[in-house]
Amino acid sequence: MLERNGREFLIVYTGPDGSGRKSVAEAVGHTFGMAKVISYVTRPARSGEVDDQDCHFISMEAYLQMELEGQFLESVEIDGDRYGIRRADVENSLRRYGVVYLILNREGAERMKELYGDKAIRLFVYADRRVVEERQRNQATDEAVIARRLRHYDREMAYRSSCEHAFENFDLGDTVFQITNTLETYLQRGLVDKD
Ligand SMILES: Nc1ncnc2c1ncn2[C@@H]1O[C@H](COP(=O)(O)OP(=O)(O)OP(=O)(O)O)[C@@H](O)[C@H]1O
Ligand SMILES: Nc1nc2c(ncn2[C@@H]2O[C@H](COP(=O)(O)O)[C@@H](O)[C@H]2O)c(=O)[nH]1
Repeated sequence: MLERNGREFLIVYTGPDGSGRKSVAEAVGHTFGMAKVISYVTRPARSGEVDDQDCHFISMEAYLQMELEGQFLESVEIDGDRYGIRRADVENSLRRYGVVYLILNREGAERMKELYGDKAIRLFVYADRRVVEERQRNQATDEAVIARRLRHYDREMAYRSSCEHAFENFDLGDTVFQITNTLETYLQRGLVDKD
């Protein structure tokens, strides 16, 4: 039987919006039984998003109060909305599960690296601009939202070389397979055989 050897990992998915980070992260997370750390956000929920499952959707007032109380490990502003990860959520999940995953923009990924060093593994998931645009359109994402997100595309893409690993998400099953194999090497190092 394999048990955790006291090692903790934060798997940070980053890359341009619409590249498929969430789809990949959920499939890989399911394979390993990893916990997701959910962000607090001030933007309204989009069609199909579920509160406390996709994000914790809160008012700007509630967000600023949490920030004042020092609850956020990292906090960013994107296009006028605020996004943050609560320190207690990361610490509790790490203590409980050992390995957690998050989906963050480049500032968030960078902050996690600064805070957690070798424990933070940044997985850069990308696709070309035309593909991410098309995927969001297929998802019936609002055109204004697509246009706003595409404005961040080049800046997010430039973060690729800073990440520990990068994956072009062309075929979803293939990307999930590659990431699963990559993570196995880290996770095996954090496990001890008790048999
Ligand atoms: N390899 C793929 N081939 C085709 N479609 C894909 C692939 N990966 C993901 N998708 C689809 O692309 C859309 C965007 O994927 P997803 O939401 O996972 O991306 P994301 O990077 O997390 O972006 P967002 O921030 O918009 O959620 C979804 O409709 C998803 O089903
Ligand atoms: N640094 C952080 N980035 C976050 C967080 N939650 C989500 N995100 C990233 O923001 C953009 C926009 O998100 P959207 O849900 O409005 O499309 C996207 O790249 C997310 O991955 C967070 O807590 N911190």
